[in-house]
Amino acid sequence: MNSKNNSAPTRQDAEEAIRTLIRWAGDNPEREGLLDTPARVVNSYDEFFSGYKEDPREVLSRTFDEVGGYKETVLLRDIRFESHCEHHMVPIIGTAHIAYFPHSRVVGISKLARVVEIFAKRLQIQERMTSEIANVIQEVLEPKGVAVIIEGSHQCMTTRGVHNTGVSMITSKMLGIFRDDPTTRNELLMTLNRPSTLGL
Ligand SMILES: Nc1nc2c(ncn2[C@@H]2O[C@H](COP(=O)(O)OP(=O)(O)OP(=O)(O)O)[C@@H](O)[C@H]2O)c(=O)[nH]1
Ligand SMILES: [Zn+2]
Repeated sequence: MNSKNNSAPTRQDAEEAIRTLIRWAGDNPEREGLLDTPARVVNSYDEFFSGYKEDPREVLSRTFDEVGGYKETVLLRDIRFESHCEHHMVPIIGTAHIAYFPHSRVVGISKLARVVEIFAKRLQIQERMTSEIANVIQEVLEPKGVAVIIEGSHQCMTTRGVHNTGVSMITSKMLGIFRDDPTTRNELLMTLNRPSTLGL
């Protein structure tokens, strides 16, 4: 790879690439309605792929240990995420459920949602995103177990290709006690499937 390929593209390079794609699609990037589009698309990419700039380990590093002896599953369910598939760069939209069984320390629950967001805001396949979330929680918090279950709708299957609507993909990664102890795993799955008492 030459040095040009190694250096990060400038914003101008990125906007030029969008102008090329507009031309490739058959339109004129110089017409009035499209003049600001390259800048808007690059701003959107900044948002869609902001996860490359963030470190999930840092997010998880702030923990609390005054938990009154709580040693049961903590489950955060229905965390909505928006990602992009690495094959077609179109949205994957879904929900993630994260459970962990604390060893001694617990983490602020918003941090679990932030970890989902960091991995979602990268180019992904759902299997890897599921594993990455589970593995980083296991690595940083060292709990007795972690479970990550994700349901996603892949626009590369709905708006193009097979045009198959109403299909969702479900992936799960169980580590530690959730993998090894059927009782703990079954309790988790029962809690996960219980209707919300908050009407959510
Ligand atoms: N396993 C997995 N596959 C995915 C995910 N997101 C998209 N895909 C699939 O990735 C595959 C890429 O297949 P290719 O044959 O290389 O690409 P393609 O010709 O555009 O395929 P079609 O989508 O079938 O038109 C497709 O089958 C997609 O449905 C994901 O998160 N996990
Ligand atoms: Zn895809």
